Amino acid sequence: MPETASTTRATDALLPSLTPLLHEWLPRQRWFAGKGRRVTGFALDTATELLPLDGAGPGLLHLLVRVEQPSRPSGTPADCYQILLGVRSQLPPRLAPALIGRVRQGPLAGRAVYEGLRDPRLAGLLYERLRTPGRIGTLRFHATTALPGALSPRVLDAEQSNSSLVYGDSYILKIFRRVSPGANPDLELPLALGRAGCARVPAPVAWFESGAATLGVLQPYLRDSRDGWRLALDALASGQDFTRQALALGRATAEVHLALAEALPTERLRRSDTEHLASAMDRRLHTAAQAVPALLPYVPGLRAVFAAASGAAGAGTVQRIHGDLHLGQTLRGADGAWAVIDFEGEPAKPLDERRRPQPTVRDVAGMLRSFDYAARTHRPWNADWAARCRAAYCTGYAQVSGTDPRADPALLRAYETDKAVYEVVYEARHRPDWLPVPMSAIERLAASVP
Ligand SMILES: Nc1ncnc2c1ncn2[C@@H]1O[C@H](COP(=O)(O)OP(=O)(O)O)[C@@H](O)[C@H]1O
Ligand SMILES: O=P(O)(O)O[C@H]1O[C@H](CO)[C@@H](O[C@H]2O[C@H](CO)[C@@H](O)[C@H](O)[C@H]2O)[C@H](O)[C@H]1O
Repeated sequence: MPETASTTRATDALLPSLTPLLHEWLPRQRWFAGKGRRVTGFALDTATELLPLDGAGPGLLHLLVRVEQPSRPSGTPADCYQILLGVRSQLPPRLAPALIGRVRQGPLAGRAVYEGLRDPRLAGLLYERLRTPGRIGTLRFHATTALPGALSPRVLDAEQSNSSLVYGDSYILKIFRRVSPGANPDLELPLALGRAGCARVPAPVAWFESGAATLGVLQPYLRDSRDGWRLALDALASGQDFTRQALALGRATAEVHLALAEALPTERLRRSDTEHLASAMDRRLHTAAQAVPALLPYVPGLRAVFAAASGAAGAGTVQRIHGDLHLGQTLRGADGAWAVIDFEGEPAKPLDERRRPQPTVRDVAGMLRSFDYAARTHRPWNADWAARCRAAYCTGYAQVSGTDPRADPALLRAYETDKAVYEVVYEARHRPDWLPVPMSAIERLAASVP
């Protein structure tokens, strides 16, 4: 795909005309991370015409846009979002729900601007670009294998931090929404695991990037699978045991950890490092309590949990981990085998922090929290169900890794607490109705160290 002068047009004239539409639309998106902070403007990093805007048919405009929000924590750079805009003179009725607005002025005056990914023709074009690696404007497309043509696209309507398209039930393309310079772990880790022959993770077959930022990853779509969260809720609703699945999930997690430790560098963990980990948890708690004052009464108890872990582990290693492991990040195939997806880490954390080696117990703690979440969202609350799943998961993990996460209870509890604090902030921001779920864990954990 040759780079042509027409693929990236002078952008100065475009942004002012799109600004009123973005102002209205962007903060309402599920994946917009700056909710609750006033947006004062936008700055364009790149604009690329993936399909010309002045042709007879629809145009496709790829944007990387910086969002100006003066109330951001000081010293943090403005968030940059990936946006794909369809542009048409007439919007067919079937695309009406995708309309963002009509442009009032500038080079696109009078045209309808809409969510490009919702237009099968434009989503198909993106897949074609991935099939034929090369450059267009600042965008670079890569593929590891020959991909079949003409697969019909559909948008996945999941509650997501990003956006995904499924092509012909064969591949799934994840479009990262908030992008930062540096390899996204959701490309880096599955690629490394694929090369290491780990069958637990669908290996990327194509991706695209701009500068140092990963923008999207195409992977095989596991069509007959169901995610662990749905399966757990179904089991709870029908009073079924879930320990067999939890044990298998523990084994799968350990397999992924072992493969990551083989494929990527590991480091020794010293006593002083665990002190450092505990003080980092303290700092995160402090920031979280400022954002969600409901945490304030529990701060002394939670700090005691972190203090108990400080210096607890004398030895051990840190390595690359999943970073945001929960039941919704697991898929169980028709054959009963578990796969793990979404290695992006916690979306709110800076990329370099998410790419740092960490104790594997952090992922284990994430999954333990998830069993608690499932049991808490079910009525009546079934504490035994969660306790049995948590024990089975740790047993499965120990069977494969040779290390039982319960062997260092202070460290495991500290990571579980750290995760619950993260969840409080996540829920307050994205799903306030769910706040009582992590708050119940906060209450329990804050009282756990005498
Ligand atoms: N390889 C896959 N096969 C089948 N479904 C998938 C696959 N990858 C993701 N999904 C589905 O897409 C949803 C969102 O994917 P995920 O990577 O978790 O995105 P996000 O980072 O936006 O949360 C998942 O919950 C899962 O249902
Ligand atoms: O899947 P994402 O990468 O978008 O992760 C974020 O959203 C998750 C919710 O969708 C959130 O997970 C929390 O809720 C889950 C139930 O919906 C539960 O299973 C998890 O244990 C709980 O943490 C995740 O924390 C957040 O980063």
